[in-house]
Amino acid sequence: MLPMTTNNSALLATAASIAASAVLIRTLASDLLPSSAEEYFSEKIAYMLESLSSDLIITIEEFDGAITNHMYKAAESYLATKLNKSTRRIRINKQEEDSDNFEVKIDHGQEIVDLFEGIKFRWRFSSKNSKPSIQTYNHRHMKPNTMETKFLELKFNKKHKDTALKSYMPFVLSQAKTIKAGIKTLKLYTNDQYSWESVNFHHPSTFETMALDVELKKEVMQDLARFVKRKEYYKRVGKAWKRGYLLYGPPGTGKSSLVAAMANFLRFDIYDLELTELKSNSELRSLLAKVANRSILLVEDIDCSVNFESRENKKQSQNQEESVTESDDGKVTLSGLLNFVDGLWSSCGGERIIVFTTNYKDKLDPALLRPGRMDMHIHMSYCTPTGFRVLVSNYHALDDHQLFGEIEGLIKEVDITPAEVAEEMMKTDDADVALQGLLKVLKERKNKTAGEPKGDETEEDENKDH
Ligand SMILES: Nc1ncnc2c1ncn2[C@@H]1O[C@H](COP(=O)(O)OP(=O)(O)OP(=O)(O)O)[C@@H](O)[C@H]1O
Ligand SMILES: [Mg+2]
Repeated sequence: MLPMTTNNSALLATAASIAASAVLIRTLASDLLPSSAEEYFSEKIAYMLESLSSDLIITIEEFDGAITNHMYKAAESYLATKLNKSTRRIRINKQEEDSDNFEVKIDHGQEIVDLFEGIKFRWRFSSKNSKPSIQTYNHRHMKPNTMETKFLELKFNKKHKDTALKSYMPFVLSQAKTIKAGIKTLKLYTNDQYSWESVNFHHPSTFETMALDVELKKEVMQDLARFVKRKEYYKRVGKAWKRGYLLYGPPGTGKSSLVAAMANFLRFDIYDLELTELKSNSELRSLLAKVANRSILLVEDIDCSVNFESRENKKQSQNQEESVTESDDGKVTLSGLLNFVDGLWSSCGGERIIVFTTNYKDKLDPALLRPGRMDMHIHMSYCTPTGFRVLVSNYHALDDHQLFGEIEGLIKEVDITPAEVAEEMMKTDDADVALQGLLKVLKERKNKTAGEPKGDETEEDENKDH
């Protein structure tokens, strides 16, 4: 703000009188002058007034020609979080009929003041009429049709231009990205031979509700969080920004649930790739090319869905193994898929995750298990005492019970999947009855399997590599 000196008062008086004259000239002009001349003079006068001010104004239009201006969209969602007591007009918009989310937008004419690093930034939503590039006429009034162009005006003191452009704008963009990720409705894409179809994805599974070993859960979450932050790293080493997870374990141990939890955690869409739908590499290539950024490419039950090269075949082509994409019968192989992905995605720069699931790790193509192919191998085990506690807390909001000791003892001894435990927990709302039911199942299983060697449990640590 300028201090009030006599000089400045004079300056203000001049500005006021220019403004008054501007109004007069405008009134006269609209009567006497053709509209283009009127626009010309009012622009000149506005320019004169602005040149007296210490403000800088940035205009951000909604569209650049026919192309969306993402800065406008970002500022719009950022400013919707800046409503305060003096906000008078907002708009509400709900696109999905059965969702609980709605969008809040600031209405036309509304001003928002935002403080950033101690600097006042004044935003105003506005619009102007402009002529479309293809001229059309409104025949009733014999006037050319005009188009409403929405824009945002950002006003601040000139001396903060650098902060505005180098810090504030990037800040608005990054805030908008976070907001968007928070309200984004996730999609689940499935494929036929040629294309992806999507439905909204509302899977309740989260890391919190997953019955998983605490350490493993932490490890997976940290791995994901680190991956999404490493854009610059992948760029520097010239690799596609992708990470691969191989989930293996018996049916009902939560492989699909973990993928859903990952998607919910990262707010990524899922592309559930059904390889058996595909007849050729070119179909695979075209589908992979359509997988968007910030997504999980999921291939379930990989032991069933693809034919691997025979060992013979592999021996012959050992040196070119990396380039082999089809097995003898023309079906795609997973190594081939990974090669495709590297080639296709390394040029697009966005972050993507690949998850393969299988019930039988031993049946997999050894090429796929080589270090570096899938970054993390995650063993999904039978239910553990910790997993059991998570499930009871999910279904009955219970963190202790007299039967816990006996149940946990049995869970250590017999193989029961989290899915089976979940099923017992869901049978009734009465926690006592549900736990009794689970205890019965465990006892029966123990009697049945008495004497049989126990299979799956011990491999967990030796098979988990990164
Ligand atoms: N680890 C787990 N934590 C929480 N819930 C689980 C877990 N494992 C299984 N469940 C429950 O069991 C159901 C089936 O699990 P899910 O489909 O994730 O298993 P899966 O390992 O993918 O099985 P499949 O190999 O048959 O595909 C889930 O809907 C979930 O309710
Ligand atoms: Mg599954």
